[in-house]
Formats: sequence, structure tokens, C-alpha cells
Amino acid sequence: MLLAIDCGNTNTVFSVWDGEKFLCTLRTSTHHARTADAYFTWYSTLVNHYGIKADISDVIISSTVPRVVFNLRVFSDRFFGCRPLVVGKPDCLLPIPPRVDAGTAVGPDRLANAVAAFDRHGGDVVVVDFGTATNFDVVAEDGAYVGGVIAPGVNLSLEALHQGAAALPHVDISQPEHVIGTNTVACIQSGIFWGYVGLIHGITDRIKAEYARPMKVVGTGGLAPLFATGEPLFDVIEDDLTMHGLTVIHKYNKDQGNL
Ligand SMILES: Nc1ncnc2c1ncn2[C@@H]1O[C@H](COP(=O)(O)OP(=O)(O)O)[C@@H](O)[C@H]1O
Ligand SMILES: CC(C)(COP(=O)(O)O)[C@@H](O)C(=O)NCCC(=O)O
Ligand SMILES: [K+]
Repeated sequence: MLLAIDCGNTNTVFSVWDGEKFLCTLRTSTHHARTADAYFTWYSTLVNHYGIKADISDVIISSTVPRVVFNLRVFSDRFFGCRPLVVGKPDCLLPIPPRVDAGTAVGPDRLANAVAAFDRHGGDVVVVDFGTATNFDVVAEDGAYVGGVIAPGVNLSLEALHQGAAALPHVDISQPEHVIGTNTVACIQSGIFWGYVGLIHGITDRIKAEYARPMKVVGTGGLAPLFATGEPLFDVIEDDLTMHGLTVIHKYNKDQGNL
């Protein structure tokens, strides 16, 4: 069985697979100081709670936080007796290498998104991923990640507004009824919601114009459905895109005899 780990700057998600069969997904906040034992306590409690007989033989990790990888390696070794594949490291093969400026360490989440988008849709895709950052990942005709855009994430922007302006409260994101807010909270919600709708529209339009071929827009991340209400921003929303990419990369390494 495969344990796929997607560690973002905000949340860490574990997903357990029996071959092609998805068994469960577990989510916790990302902390670089969490130890291998702490991961296992959390993991085994939840897996037992769901009544899953997880017999993990393989682990694959994508981490946008380099410091967590050490403890996740110890976790894999100590509890499953395996050396994890770490996306972005030289010993993890990719179906197609990224085509970017020399020396660029592309985020492993973006590499996984590109692989998943190509597997499901073929090339000529832009992935819009709502994480800590809102990133746009461009996937070429042959499946290579060829660049993109990194914008501040929705919650990061809300938090920055609250931190930087003494009179502005912390606000949860939602679609406001009107563009013109008549109270402070409604004004902030409008700024963030319609601001991001404009950002997504503006950036995807410019990417399409520069790329100069028809492209599919795939939305992913927890907030994608919120922004899809009302305006046709995405051709499709796929919440599990990064995880799917990890399972495809793992299978590719197995098929290549790299595991
Ligand atoms: N459905 C949702 N509603 C509100 N906030 C969400 C939702 N899904 C994710 N978020 C928030 O979006 C931010 C990024 O989430 P996540 O995709 O887990 O980021 P990362 O992969 O960078 O860790 C976090 O602050 C998280 O709490
Ligand atoms: C853009 C990101 C910060 C997104 O990370 P996330 O929001 O998922 O935690 C991450 O992919 C990253 O650190 N990238 C490195 C630079 C690059 O991809 O070009
Ligand atoms: K992510």
C-alpha cells in the first residue's frame, strides 16, 4: 500500500492507497518541528478510527516546506521500513522534466499538479492551485511544467490586511451579496472575493494570450469551488489533483524499476 504525503506551507495531507483504490485521507497543520513519533501517533489513531488495515510498503512525499522532510523520512523508515520517494529530489524520476531557468527549484506540488493534469487531460493546461500561495502552473503539450505565476494566497491576503491595518478585523472568506459593502466586514469580503475573481480571470487570460494555443483551466485546492460560483473561471475543478500526481509519479518510478 502507498502512503502519499502532500505537505503544504499551511496543511499536511496523508492519503492511503491500495493499488488504484483510495482508502482514506488525513489532514493536519504543517509544523516543521513535528517528530516522526508524533506523525505516527496521529496517523495510527486516525487509521484505527476509520477501521483501515493499512499495510504501508511505499511512501511518496511532496513538501513545499524543506524542513519537514527530515522527520517524514525518519517516520517512513522507522514505522514502514521504507525509504520515501521525495518529489523534486534527483532520485525521484519524473515522466517529463520541467523546462524552466537553470537552477530553479520548482515547487514539488507544482510538479505533481503538472503530472496529474497531463495524465487526466493531456497537455495545454493551466492549473490554478489555491494553497498558502495561489499558483498557476502551465503544463505544455508534452506534459512538461513550463512555468507559471505565484500570487499571495487568499488567507494570506486576509491575514495581511488584518495584521497591517489596526481597525480591520480578521474576516473569513465568502462571496459577498453586493460589490459595494455597507459595513467593514462586507467591504473586506468584497475586496478579497472580487479581487481574486479579477486576479484569476486576468492571469488566466494573459497566460492564454501568451501561450497562444487553446488551454484548459483546472482549479484545485479547497477554495476553488468558492471562486467558481457565478463566474466561469475553470473548465473543471479537481480537489485531488496534487495527490493524483503523487500516485502517478510513484507508479512511474515503479515501472521504471527505480523502486
Ligand atoms: N474550503 C475551505 N474554506 C476556507 N478555507 C480553506 C478551505 N480549504 C483550504 N482553506 C484554507 O486555505 C489555505 C490553504 O490551504 P491548503 O490548500 O491546505 O494550503 P497548503 O497546501 O499551502 O498547505 C489555508 O489557510 C486553509 O485553511
Ligand atoms: C509556490 C509555492 C510556495 C506554493 O506552495 P503552497 O502554497 O502549496 O504551500 C511552492 O510551490 C514553492 O515553494 N515553490 C518554489 C518556487 C517555484 O515553484 O518556482
Ligand atoms: K498545495
